[in-house]
Amino acid sequence: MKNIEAVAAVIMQGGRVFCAQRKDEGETARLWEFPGGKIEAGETHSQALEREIREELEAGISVEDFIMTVSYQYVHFNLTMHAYRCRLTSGEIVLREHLESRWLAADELDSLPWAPADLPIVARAKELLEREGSSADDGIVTR
Ligand SMILES: Nc1nc2c([nH]c(=O)n2[C@H]2C[C@H](O)[C@@H](COP(=O)(O)OP(=O)(O)OP(=O)(O)O)O2)c(=O)[nH]1
Repeated sequence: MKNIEAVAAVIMQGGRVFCAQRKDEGETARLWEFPGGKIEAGETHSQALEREIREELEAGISVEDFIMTVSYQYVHFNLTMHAYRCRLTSGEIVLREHLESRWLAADELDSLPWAPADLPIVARAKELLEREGSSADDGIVTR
């Protein structure tokens, strides 16, 4: 069985989290995810995240806190995925690989058909958003 090690960016801003819909391919076709992808040889998790977000969204991010590592067995591969809380630092998001995207608040996250591996991360993202309150002003120029 193929093992895939990936990273995922939980990008939060203004009490919302960035959610993206995968292309119509494979086992995760059209399901929603946090953008990211496979770690390449020699990359740190942060480097992989920054590269993937640049490639997929044409945006710069800062990688902040580690959220969790999830493992999930799909039919054709085993996924190990490391999720990090991130912040946008530059760029307007341009979808280069995803079908659609949404910035959702905590109470909206359950409305999407998520890739099954993501469900524990979604639950944690919800807690983080709820804890901070939806009025949080954490615009991209702060810090
Ligand atoms: N990026 C990302 N991948 C996820 C998530 N949840 C989930 O099950 N996956 C799966 C789908 C992919 O098969 C795998 C690795 O992600 P990927 O985006 O590099 O996958 P891919 O096969 O499209 O990559 P590529 O080699 O075609 O560029 O992880 C998620 O939240 N983010």
